[in-house]
Amino acid sequence: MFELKILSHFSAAHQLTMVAQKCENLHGHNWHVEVCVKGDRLNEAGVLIDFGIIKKYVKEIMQRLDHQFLNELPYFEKDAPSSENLAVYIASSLKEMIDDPGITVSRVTAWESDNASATYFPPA
Ligand SMILES: Nc1nc2c(c(=O)[nH]1)N=C([C@H](O)[C@H](O)COP(=O)(O)OP(=O)(O)OP(=O)(O)O)CN2
Ligand SMILES: [Zn+2]
Repeated sequence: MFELKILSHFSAAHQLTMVAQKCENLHGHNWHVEVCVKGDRLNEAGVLIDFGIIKKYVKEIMQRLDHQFLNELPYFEKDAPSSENLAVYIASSLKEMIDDPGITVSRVTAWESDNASATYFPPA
């Protein structure tokens, strides 16, 4: 099994209710994102998939989130834009883009500060 990891980032604003009271105020984070994909087989070039392809997909997803008020995006109307749900959104979006049944998203970690992150492990 091989696992590739791509690092990316976006800046956005959000409000969270039902968490710490300070989070109900409009505020922002510079999220750092780790995206991992896995698979068993290397291609004829000796790679699982070109890093460039995954970077391109992840960049597209980051552009949807960057400098947005996340609560106003349709996806987060039902599920609050916590770091957990952001990780789910990024993993689900990437899954739809990967056009290779041998490659799956293994985990996505969203760091909202230097000392706090949430990781989502999509089901197999
Ligand atoms: N499980 C989660 N808990 C919290 C989330 C989250 O996404 N998942 N988010 C928040 C808020 O975004 C809040 O802005 C961050 O709160 P917190 O880490 O408590 O505060 P600071 O950034 O000020 O960090 P300090 O370490 O206290 O300086 C809250 N919880
Ligand atoms: Zn926050």
